[in-house]
Amino acid sequence: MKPKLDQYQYVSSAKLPTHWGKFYIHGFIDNKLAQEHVALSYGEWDPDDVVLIRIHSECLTGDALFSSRCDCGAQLEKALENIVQQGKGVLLYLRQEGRGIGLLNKIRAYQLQDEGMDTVEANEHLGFDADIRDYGICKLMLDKLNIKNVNLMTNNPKKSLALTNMGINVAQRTPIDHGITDDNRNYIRTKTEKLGHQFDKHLLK
Ligand SMILES: Nc1nc2c(ncn2[C@@H]2O[C@H](COP(=O)(O)OP(=O)(O)OP(=O)(O)O)[C@@H](O)[C@H]2O)c(=O)[nH]1
Ligand SMILES: [Zn+2]
Repeated sequence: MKPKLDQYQYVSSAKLPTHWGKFYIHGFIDNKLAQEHVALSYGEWDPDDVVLIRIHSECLTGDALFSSRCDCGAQLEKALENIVQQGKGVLLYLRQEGRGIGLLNKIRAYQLQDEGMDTVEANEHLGFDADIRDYGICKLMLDKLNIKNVNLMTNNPKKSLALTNMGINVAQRTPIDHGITDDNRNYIRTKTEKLGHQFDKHLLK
């Protein structure tokens, strides 16, 4: 009988110098969903340290194509900058484009939003729940990087809960409210009202 393949596997690591500093990139695979994910690490820590991390969900339009429909690109830059400023930290870059529905479905959802729906209504109109992301691979990533305690950069309580449920101690949360513009204020308001994101009310006025 063939040995059963683990769902999550570490693949390899390499140097990754960036605009902000010299990171390492670590590759992981989710064999069940056939998805490749990466973690970027910077600096060194002891296993009991609280390490600054961000779980960043892929957003091709925001991360790579400079879109201001969302806050993703600005958050990605700020997270890397914060990590380098702290002297250590990790960015888990998860390939969960469109909150898990994929790039082309996100573009379908954008079209519906251009016609008046909000981000949640558009997902539901397409037959998806509002957010179908799975954070399972984070446990292997953090174990591999020797991290048990984190300071999590996020406004999304679901990410903290997912980590807590897998045995990671979320010792602290750091809000990350960069990239709010007139192009995305309504989108962010909907995230706050319908998806539970924690944004300061004055930023949304
Ligand atoms: N389905 C869908 N996905 C979107 C839309 N806009 C952005 N996304 C995706 O949403 C994900 C980012 O999620 P957000 O809800 O912006 O933020 P978050 O990751 O939950 O929370 P933070 O940690 O606070 O940034 C990325 O995968 C984007 O591709 C949209 O209108 N519809
Ligand atoms: Zn985005």
